[in-house]
Amino acid sequence: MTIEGSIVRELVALLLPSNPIANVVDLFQEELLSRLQTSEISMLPQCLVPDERSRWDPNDRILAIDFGGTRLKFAIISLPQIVIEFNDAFELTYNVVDSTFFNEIIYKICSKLAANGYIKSKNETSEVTKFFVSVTFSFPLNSKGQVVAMGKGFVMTHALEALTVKEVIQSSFQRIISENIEEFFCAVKVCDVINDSIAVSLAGKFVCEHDSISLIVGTGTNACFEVPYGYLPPFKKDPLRETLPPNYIKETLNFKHVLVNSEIGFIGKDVITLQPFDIHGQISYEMPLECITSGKWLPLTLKNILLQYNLIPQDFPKEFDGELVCQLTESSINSWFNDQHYPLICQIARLLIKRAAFYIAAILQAIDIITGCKNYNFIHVGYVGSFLQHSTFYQEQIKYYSDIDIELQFLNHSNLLGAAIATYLNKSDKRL
Ligand SMILES: Nc1ncnc2c1ncn2[C@@H]1O[C@H](COP(=O)(O)OP(=O)(O)OP(=O)(O)O)[C@@H](O)[C@H]1O
Repeated sequence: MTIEGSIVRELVALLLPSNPIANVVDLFQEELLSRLQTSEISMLPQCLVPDERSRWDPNDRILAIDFGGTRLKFAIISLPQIVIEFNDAFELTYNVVDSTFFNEIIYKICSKLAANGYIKSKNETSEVTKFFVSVTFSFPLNSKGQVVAMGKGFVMTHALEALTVKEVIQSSFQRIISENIEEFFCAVKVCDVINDSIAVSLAGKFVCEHDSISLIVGTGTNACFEVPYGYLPPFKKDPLRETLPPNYIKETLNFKHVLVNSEIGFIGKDVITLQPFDIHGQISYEMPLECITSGKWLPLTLKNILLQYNLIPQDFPKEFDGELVCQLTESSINSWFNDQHYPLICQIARLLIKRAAFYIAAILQAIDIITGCKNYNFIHVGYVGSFLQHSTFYQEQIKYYSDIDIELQFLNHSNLLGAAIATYLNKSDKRL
């Protein structure tokens, strides 16, 4: 056997699961249920599953804002058609998160809306333009809606600590509008601040024809799904109950479903066998599923393997990211690697994606069982994340490994759409 052949054989044995997928699905299902009952940091219910489109009033417009990282996106969305009438984005250059940070963002958004005719000046109209504002905020918030940590290059200041994101954004709007009322003749009510996995889930529920599980495979791996309210332990029921209007009586609630942000990255401690090249610090043990499936960690594992077998030099100059892994799985143009090793390197990248796809197929089937196998013969998955979106091989392998049909649907603009949908669903409780 060639050296290449024996490396592949060794890696196949180390990487490809020997357990049949049905066993892994069972184990994942048990772990999901146990975390739902006991974990204080994952599987947290976020909101009731929406079921009433009838409340929607087509005359209302929503301004949706997506705070996801260094690029801020916003859109004017009309419902119930869920149409983006206008959208724009800009880079955030200021990274200290204080009131100036928010004021600058809000000023920029208002200016762009004014330049495009969505906000009128006092000269142009006698009627104040009203907006409901919804926000997707992809940084950790506590149950009160206060920022816990920022990360992604942002520096949080004490000014933020006692306030909720909703209060901070509302007061920025008030300040910017009152300082520029001639120019921005409008009134704004900040309604909902949700996180990105809930946004994806809400977008999935309204954009996809069938009920869906939502999945994120980008930098990280996450999913969101629904369970009956009655399944929740008291310590998860009570905080959610406090966020609901008083007309939700206990008996009605037990028939409702809730969206659970399931943080599936944590799953797999006793199921996934991590190899030394999978270890990127303690986080790998804490989040095994994320470690082997996400665009952040999988490329680093590939790098470790290539270094271990001396297929690249220690000082290899190219950064290992999701894009590179996807190119390797497709064996597209080789601009970085030794020609002789290239086919082997591509094969190793494919093995890593195959392992990732096996476990993603297993977790989706486990979630499908928990949520009641709604579609019987197939699972509909609304997903986001560049790592999965740009890898046809990853998508194909997920389908290949699943025992039942998996339909993957990319949800474009889901952070903006989901935020708008959250506000629409709660709108009967809000006044501008
Ligand atoms: N063209 C591409 N092909 C494959 N992977 C890509 C591509 N572009 C980016 N990625 C990978 O996708 C990941 C980023 O995903 P995404 O663009 O969804 O960002 P994100 O919002 O930061 O992710 P998350 O929602 O998990 O925080 C990175 O790991 C990156 O390496």
